[in-house]
Amino acid sequence: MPKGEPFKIKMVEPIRLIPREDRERALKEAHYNPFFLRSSDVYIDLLTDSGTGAMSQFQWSAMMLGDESYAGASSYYRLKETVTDITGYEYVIPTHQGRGAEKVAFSQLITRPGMYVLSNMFFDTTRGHVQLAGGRPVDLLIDVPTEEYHPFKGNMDTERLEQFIREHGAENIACIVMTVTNNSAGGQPVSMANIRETYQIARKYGVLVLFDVARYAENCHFIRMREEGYADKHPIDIAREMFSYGDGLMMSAKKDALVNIGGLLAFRDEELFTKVGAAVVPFEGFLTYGGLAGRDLEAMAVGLREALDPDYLAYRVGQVQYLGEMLRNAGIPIQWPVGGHAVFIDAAKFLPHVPWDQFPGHALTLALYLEGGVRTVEVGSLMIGRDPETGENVRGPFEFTRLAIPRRVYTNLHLEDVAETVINAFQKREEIRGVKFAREPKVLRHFTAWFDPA
Ligand SMILES: CC1=C(O)/C(=C\N=C(/Cc2ccccc2)C(=O)O)C(COP(=O)(O)O)=CN1
Repeated sequence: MPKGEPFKIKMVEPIRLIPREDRERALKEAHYNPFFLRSSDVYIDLLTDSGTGAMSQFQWSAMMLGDESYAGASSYYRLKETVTDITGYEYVIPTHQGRGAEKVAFSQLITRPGMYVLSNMFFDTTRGHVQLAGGRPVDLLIDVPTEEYHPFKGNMDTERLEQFIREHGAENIACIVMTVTNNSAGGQPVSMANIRETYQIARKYGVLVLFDVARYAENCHFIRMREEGYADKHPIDIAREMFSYGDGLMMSAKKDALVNIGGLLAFRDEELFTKVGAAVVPFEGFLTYGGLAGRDLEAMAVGLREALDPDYLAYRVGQVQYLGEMLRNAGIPIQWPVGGHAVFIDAAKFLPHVPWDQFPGHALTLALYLEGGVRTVEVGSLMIGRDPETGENVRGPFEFTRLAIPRRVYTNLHLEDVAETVINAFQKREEIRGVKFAREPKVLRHFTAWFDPA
């Protein structure tokens, strides 16, 4: 098996590490929030794997065929055919990105305030859109300690799921959202058995199951690698089985469709499509373009298939494991095993002297940028936000600093620079201080908050 990536590079974009004093100035000007850093001041950008991947020559050339008709574009039908082939869902609607799909879906499925939406774990924008639609998000993740091994840490706790439905009544539950892979739990995969069992429970009580499939191809890779009976299956066949255990999907195409912008809604039956589709025209645009250009639909149709290639998946997930192993071998506390798109550093263990409400996961993002120009993001109590009733900060189940690896962008030498940066910061960890708010927005505060050192 060759060690090299399954592609060669045809176009390059220069990057550089600016001097430390410039990094200190840049961070101050960014109000100590990595989201406000200029990309030109960042050496290696691990803020997100969303929309930051490289497209292939096949995607770029397909874009030349973009049909920019307002309605019924041929680009739409090429996308629809691909989505139906992979998922078995006949009814397909593009959206401008994942949260566009979320806003449309929850605005129609949450029919009265206070309805519950259950999930193995919501990503923050999905949680935000449930709340904005007047719903109550409930995470039902299985409970496995960060350092303990479990092949599918993203699984739904199906016992608690059935108990919740019996307790609160199916009529008070708008739907179940199965997030694959489970980003907020550390990019951790969900097993086919768990997906099947969740759907069986949902059918038993007549509750809808929608997938959140931002990283479904990576989930299929983990099923192929770790679950009995799937080693010889092609990822597309695993995907087809997975989608048979659901009623529809929302997708941020910016991940496992390998595009820089785009989202998807798709449903098995026409009634659900019509119900949710009612909100697409006012919120996103006509049903066959959903806020995207025809050329975007072309790139998405190609990217959806490329992301299911076994050699690509082995390389992509292998890169994340490579970084994880370097850090673990250096004694850095990380979530183990490593997920499919990022390494999650356990910042509570990295910085035990920083209280949870001074956001250690965020404090570490600042230290990593200062140390080596690496941009990362907090996934912890800062992201979770405040209790809508009490207004108090909610303490999350973990305090992570996420190092998300863009697809087909960085080489393993870049990841060795990242590992060196983390290890250097670890040696100086006593000097790292927590943060406090200088300005705190009401919703999804971590994107635009200003901070000061605590
Ligand atoms: C599982 C899942 C996601 O991970 C997701 C977006 N993730 C993102 C995008 C993001 C979010 C917060 C800070 C920085 C970047 C990620 O960095 O992880 C969305 C929304 O999709 P959207 O961004 O296209 O609207 C829906 N579901």
